[in-house]
This record gives sequence, C-alpha cells and structure tokens, in this order.
Amino acid sequence: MDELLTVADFEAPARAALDPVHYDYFAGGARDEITLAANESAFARIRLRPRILRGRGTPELATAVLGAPASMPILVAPTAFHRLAHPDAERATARAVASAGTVLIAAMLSTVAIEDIAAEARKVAVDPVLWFQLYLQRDLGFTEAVVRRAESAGVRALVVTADSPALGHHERNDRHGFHDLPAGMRCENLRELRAGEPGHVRQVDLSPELSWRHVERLRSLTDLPILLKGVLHPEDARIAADAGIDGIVVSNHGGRQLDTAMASIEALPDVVDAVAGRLPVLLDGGIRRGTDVVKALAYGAAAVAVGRPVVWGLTVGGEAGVTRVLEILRDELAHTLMLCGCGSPAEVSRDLLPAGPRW
Ligand SMILES: Cc1cc2nc3c(=O)[nH]c(=O)nc-3n(C[C@H](O)[C@H](O)[C@H](O)COP(=O)(O)O)c2cc1C
Ligand SMILES: O=C(O)C(=O)c1ccccc1
Repeated sequence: MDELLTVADFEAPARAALDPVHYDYFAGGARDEITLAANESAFARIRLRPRILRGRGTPELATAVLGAPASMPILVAPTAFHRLAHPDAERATARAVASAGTVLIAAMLSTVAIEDIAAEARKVAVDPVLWFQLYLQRDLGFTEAVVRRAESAGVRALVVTADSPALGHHERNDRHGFHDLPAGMRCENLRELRAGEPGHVRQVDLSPELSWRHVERLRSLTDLPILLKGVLHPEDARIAADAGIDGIVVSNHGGRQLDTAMASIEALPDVVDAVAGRLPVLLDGGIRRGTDVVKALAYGAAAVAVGRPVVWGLTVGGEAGVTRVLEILRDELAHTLMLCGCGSPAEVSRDLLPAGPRW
C-alpha cells in the first residue's frame, strides 16, 4: 500500500480487486451521475484565501461533535454492505476508525450486527464513538426494536437518513442485474431476534409515506441525540431545529438519490445560515482532500464525513487500508490548516473564502 499516496490512489486497486458488479455498486450514483461528479468538482471550483505569519505552530486537530470527542473533524459516513468489499467487513472498518479516534456512523444495512461492530471497536479503543444510521421503518415497533439494539450496543447518536423516500435509481446496478446480496451475506441489523432462533431477516422499508411525524415519534422514543442526514434545503434545516433535532448532515447521499441535486458543498452555506448556530451542521459528499475539509469548515461545517474513500481503503487493505486512508486525510488536513495559518479547525472561518459570486 506504500505506493498509494492519495485517497484517489485507492480507487484503481480497489476496482481491480472487486467483482465489477460490486465495484459499480460502490462507485455508482443515480441516473446520469451528475450529482456524483458535482460533489467533487464543486470543491475544485472553490478557491482558498489563506492567512500568513500567524505563528500558530503545528495544528491541533482534535474536536468534539455533539459532545463526542473526535481526533479530527473527519468522520466515517455510513455505507452499506462492507462484506462485498472485504471478508473482514464492518469489523475491520470498526477497528480502523476506533484506532484513528474518530466517529464511525455504522450503517443500518451493515453485513455485521451493530453489537459485533461495537465489540470490535472496543478491542482497540477504550471508549470508541459509534453512531448508528437509521432508515425509519413504517413499522414503528420494528424501528423501536432496532433503536433498542443500537442503544444496548452503546451507540451514542442516531443518524436518520431522510433523503430516501425510494431507492435511488442506479443504472449500473440494473445493467448488471444486481439487486440482492450474494448468498450468505445478510443485513444483520434487520434480523428479528428471538431467543434461540436465527430469526427472519426483513427487507428494509424505504417509503414516501415517511414524514416529520415519524421523526417526532422517534424523538419521543429515545434520549439519544438525533441527526438528520440528507438535508439540502435550508427550510428543512430550520424545521429540523424546531423539531428538536440535534444535528444536520448536509448530504445528497453521495450522488446516489436525486440526480442533478446540488453538490453538498453548494448546499452548505444556506443551511448553516438557516440554523444560525442552533445545532451543528456536518457535510458529506466528495471529500477527497484536506483542502475539501477546510472548505467545508470554512462554510461553517462542524465536521465532514467520508464514504467511498473508506470503502476503497477497506477493499485494498482491510483494517490497514482504512487506517491508511484516514491517515492520509488527517495529514492533508493538518498541512492545509498550517498553510492557511490556522492552529485548529475552530480557527477556520468564512474569511478563508474570497467574497464574490459563489458558484
Ligand atoms: C456504497 C455506498 C453505500 C451507502 N450506503 C448508505 C446507507 O446505507 N445509508 C446512508 O445513509 N447512506 C449511505 N451512503 C451514503 C453515504 O453515507 C454518504 O452520504 C456518501 O457516501 C458521501 O459521499 P462520498 O462517497 O463522496 O464520500 C452510501 C454510499 C455509498 C457510496
Ligand atoms: O446504497 C446505498 O446508498 C443505500 O443507502 C442503500 C439503500 C437501500 C438498500 C441498499 C443500499
């Protein structure tokens, strides 16, 4: 892996290692993949305006998000089906992220149960921070059962994905006829656990009937902090704040839901302005470089999350691959902060972005 110097370097070897069907599942986006491409290209269009001679020394990266300590403002976004990438699956991801001291947002559609993910993280860190990504199910009883499992496993926040009233349409999957996990792989969090029996594994229910009422019911069901993931519209951010939501993840699901939706970084400034500091705003989508992280922080994000880079790291090197990807991002972030004259993520402000028309 030593020859892989950048996050982007991991994609080609991951592609070579994967069944092309599974590579396309991970890499792909919705429809014409316009939003998928825009997430990265929008970052490239933004120019930084660094400060000089501020004498800040080596940057300190540690931060806190919703009360959770993180060694850097780079979290791991929820991505489904890690078993397709590597036999160690989410176990390897959990160890690498916990060792790195940052937050893993474990996907509800993981191929390893949340209890096992948590146990694995605790093998390498004293107090690892795990959040759990939830697709609200119309069956409230089942939603509650999954939430109770996550709570018992020691999860410290719920991240409700709200941008999926239906499955995104991925034509790469259609061309391959890829619609089910291979034999032997299951979404273990969807298993209906009964004493002494393996239990039936449910299909995830993505429904256009979901509304703020379901979010309110979840709010009354748990004391865990709740973040809403998939917010692009500032009005939705305002409603979320009024509904007692604790955090927002600006995201277009990595370009996998509504194609031609705006890039995440394009949506960020208005969302940050709309919530006016009432709750932290995170961002995912297209983060590949330390400079991308600083641009998101400059628009007011409390932290960012990375999706595909972690999948490529996992594919190429299991735990060590994920560790390396996170290390590259950490080093680039520290270097970028230094070159911008910032001593910590907290010192990054919009002032690092030149005024003028944004896009
Ligand atoms: C293969 C794959 C699977 C994903 N699965 C989920 C999921 O189960 N739940 C969810 O909320 N988001 C899911 N996402 C979206 C990510 O959480 C995140 O929004 C996105 O990957 C960020 O963009 P990036 O890949 O450019 O970093 C998935 C993304 C990918 C690439
Ligand atoms: O692949 C995804 O992005 C995702 O979130 C998902 C949703 C439902 C089933 C499988 C994956």
